[in-house]
This record gives sequence, C-alpha cells and structure tokens, in this order.
Amino acid sequence: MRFPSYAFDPTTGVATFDYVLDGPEPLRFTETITLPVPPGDRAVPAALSRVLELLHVVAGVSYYKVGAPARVVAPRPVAPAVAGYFTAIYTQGLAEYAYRNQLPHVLSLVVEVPDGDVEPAEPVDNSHGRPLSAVGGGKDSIVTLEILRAAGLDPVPFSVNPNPVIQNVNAASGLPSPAARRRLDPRLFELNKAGALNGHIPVTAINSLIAIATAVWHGLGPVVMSNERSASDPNLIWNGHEVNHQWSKGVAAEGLLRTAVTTHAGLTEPYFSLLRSLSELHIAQLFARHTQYDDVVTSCNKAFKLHDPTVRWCGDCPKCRFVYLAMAPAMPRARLNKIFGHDLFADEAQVPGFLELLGIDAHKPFECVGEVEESLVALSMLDDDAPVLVALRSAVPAEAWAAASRDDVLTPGGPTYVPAAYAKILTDAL
Ligand SMILES: CC(=O)N[C@H]1[C@@H](OP(=O)(O)OP(=O)(O)OC[C@H]2O[C@@H](n3ccc(=O)[nH]c3=O)[C@H](O)[C@@H]2O)O[C@H](CO)[C@@H](O)[C@@H]1O[C@H](C)C(=O)N[C@@H](C)C(=O)N[C@@H](CCC(=O)O)C(=O)O
Ligand SMILES: Nc1ncnc2c1ncn2[C@@H]1O[C@H](COP(=O)(O)OP(=O)(O)OP(=O)(O)O)[C@@H](O)[C@H]1O
Repeated sequence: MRFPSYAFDPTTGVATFDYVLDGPEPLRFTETITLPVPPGDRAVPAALSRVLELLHVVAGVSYYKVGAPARVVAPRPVAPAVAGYFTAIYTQGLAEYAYRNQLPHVLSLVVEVPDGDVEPAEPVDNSHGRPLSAVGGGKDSIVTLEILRAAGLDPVPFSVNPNPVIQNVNAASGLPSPAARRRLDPRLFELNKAGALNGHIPVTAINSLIAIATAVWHGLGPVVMSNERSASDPNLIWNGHEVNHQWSKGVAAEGLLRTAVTTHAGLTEPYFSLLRSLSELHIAQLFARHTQYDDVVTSCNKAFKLHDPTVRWCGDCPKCRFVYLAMAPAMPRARLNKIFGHDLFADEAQVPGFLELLGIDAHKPFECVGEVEESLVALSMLDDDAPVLVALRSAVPAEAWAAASRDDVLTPGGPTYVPAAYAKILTDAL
C-alpha cells in the first residue's frame, strides 16, 4: 500500500488524501476531509500541515482493509516514535479485523518509512487555549463538555460528520459547534458490495486527528476526549495478541497519539481523555445530573451508521443493553425508559444479551461496552423485581458476585494523561 499524495486548500478547508493498493490491477482511492475554516485570515500553521501528514497515513486503514497487503510504505521519513504509531494503528487498531478475517500477518505488519532526514517540529505551546471537546452524541462526551463548561474553560464542542443525533446534542448544549466533514471514497462501498475483505477500523484515531487539526488551525487548546477506563481492556487474546474493539479509545493508543503529535507537529499538549480514570458506571452517574440532554443523547452505534442509521437507541444491541444497565441505578426507571424509548428490563428476550455482559458467555462482545465487573456492580445496585432483573440475579453464580467490588468500579483509577489543571477540575466535579 502506498500514499501517493495529499493536498490541502485553506480557502475551503478541503484536504484530499490519496491511496493506492498495488497489484495487477492497482486500486486507487481518495478520501476527502473538510475542516471548518476559521474566521478571518488565519494563516495555515506549520503544525497543521504536520498533523495532516499523520492523518493521511492513519485514515488509510479504511482502504488497507480491502486487501490486507503485506507491505505498507509511509509517504515520507518520520521519527521512530511516529513510525511506531503508524505500525500500532495498522496492527493493534486492525486486530479485530485481522481476527475476524483470520489474517494473522496483519498483526505482525511493520509500516515501512522511507530513509531521509526529518525536520524537527517547532514547539507550539497550546496548553492554555480553549479546549476543543469532541462530541459523539453519547453520554460520555456530554459529561466532559459539561465539566469543562462548569469549570469556566469555555469549551468548543466539535464533531466529525455530525448526524441528526450529534446536531441535536450540540443544539441542546446551546454552544456554537464547528464540524468537519469526512467523505470515504465511494469505491470502497462498491468493493464491499462485491465482497471485498471488510471489518472494523480504529475510527477514534481518525476522528482524533481531525479534531487536533481543527484545534491547531483555529488556535485552540488541547483536544479533550471522553474515553473511559474500560476502553483499554481487550476482548480476547488471539495468537498472543490482544484484540480490542475499542483499541483506539484505549490509554495505550492515547499515549502513542500524543507522542506522535508532539514529535511530528510540536504541540505541547495535544490531546487527552478527561474521563480516562472513570468507569462507564461512574460516567453514567455523572450523566444523570444533566436532564437537558434526555431527549437527544444516543449511544447506540446503529444510530451512527453511514447508511440506514436508526433514529436513536435500537433497544436491542449490546451497547443499548450496557448503557441501559449502567444508567439504571442512577435515575428513576421512568426517566430511563423515556431516554431509551424502550423498557429493556421488561423484555425477557433481552436476558441472553445481558448475561453476555455479565460474563456468563464466551467473551466481551465486540462493542463499546464496559467491563463485566461494571455490569455486575450495576445489577447489584438494583433491587426491584423487573422480570429481566429477576432472571439475571438467579443466573449469576455466587463467586461472580464476590469478585465484583462497588468500590473498585466507582473509585477513579488507572493511568491517565490528564494535565494537572484538568485533573483538578475533574476531581472537583466528582
Ligand atoms: C456505526 C458502526 O458501528 N459501524 C460499524 C459497522 O459498519 P456498518 O457497515 O454496519 O456501517 P457503517 O459505519 O455505515 O460503515 C459502512 C462501511 O464503511 C466502512 N467504514 C466506515 C467508517 C470508516 O471510517 N471507515 C470505513 O471503512 C465500514 O467498515 C463499513 O464497511 O461495522 C464495521 C465493521 O465491523 C465497523 O467498522 C463500523 O464501525 C464504524 C467505523 C464506526 O464508526 N464505529 C464506531 C461507532 C465504533 O465502533 N466505535 C468504537 C471505537 C472503536 C475505536 O477503536 O475507535 C466504540 O464505540 O467502541
Ligand atoms: N463523530 C464524532 N465526532 C467527534 N468526536 C467523536 C465522534 N464520535 C465519537 N467521538 C468521540 O470519540 C470518543 C469515543 O466515542 P464514543 O462513541 O465511545 O463516545 P460518546 O459518544 O461520547 O459516548 P458513548 O460511549 O455513550 O457512546 C468520545 O470521546 C467521543 O466524543
């Protein structure tokens, strides 16, 4: 796979990224990403071009997966830390794809980098600017936005391809919300229909670099994400490698991205997740304080499909079940059912799906769901006799209850990259 060129037009904000999969009949793709143009005559900072260079390679995963070539050759020399980040994106970021398609070579790929000097980046101290708060339409980013707002940091909500869900969440915040547009090459969908290799990609890495590019161009501060503690947990181990559906939301990916951006583009404080130390259950409790989003908040991934999305919660997928269970201890059932438009604890057909979340099945589903322990603790906090809850209580073995600690789940912990000033804001908000 090669990356022949990229171009950026500052008058329109349009960046075009070209890709080629070599072979007897080479496959060519172009992805278009349109950044919001800042007001006034803002020059293109050198750091923006550098971030776009990173994005060019990272966004290539969508096209790589069509053929899983044995070699990926980056377009220009980069520092070893940046090359390492590219390799992590194409291996760990594509681990679920490799596992599902049984392509072990993907996990041992090393992204090749041409020889040559790399001009060091000029340091850019962006640490004191207004934070750009990435909004994905779900509960987590709402919690972050409201913490930053309450602390007086004047956050800028930002989204990539805001669909009606995200637009409604941004409208409910009452804050002006710049957005970027991302258009995958339509050829990809034709190849998918024709049966090309397909699978999951590390989409958060792509959205994150688009957010960083926007923050740099608009003269803003760090990009603040809402990725939780459990995102770092793998779903399973395959051939000695961790397979994590949420890899690019995890803390290891966060560290690699920060280092790559600081090394290649010079930003001193590019990016961190404010909620990294919190469990999903804890975040759900913080979300319950904000009723103004009840009619719009949506975490169900089916609402974010590019084609035929649901309007809001589908009410019958692992993510709907997990978020329903996580929010249930934090609010009256009537409010919960109004948010979801479904009463999941009344529907006994949901029992097998809930059992999977409680660890009474093979492995954590390939979805954005929390740890088994979080589901067990949530269940232990519910004491009514809804039919699904009765069935679940009787199915959980005694040793599973014993291993689930409410203190562990509701006490912040684990490694984070949150800068000290923001860590204090988070602590004050808990
Ligand atoms: C919405 C969703 O969950 N989509 C996943 C689904 O794809 P599906 O075909 O059902 O629908 P579309 O998303 O509309 O995708 C159409 C095709 O386009 C490909 N594609 C999409 C976006 C992109 O950036 N690059 C692409 O190549 C896609 O592969 C389809 O062929 O199943 C796919 C296969 O498993 C998933 O890859 C789709 O996931 C989206 C990329 C997506 O946005 N998913 C997020 C909601 C998501 O899963 N977030 C994770 C975090 C993952 C991470 O590490 O960043 C989470 O919340 O846990
Ligand atoms: N379209 C998007 N534009 C910008 N940021 C996004 C977008 N989609 C997701 N994100 C960000 O990526 C991270 C992971 O997304 P994820 O879908 O897990 O979070 P969420 O929507 O905030 O909450 P939930 O887990 O409840 O769905 C979050 O920080 C989120 O804000």
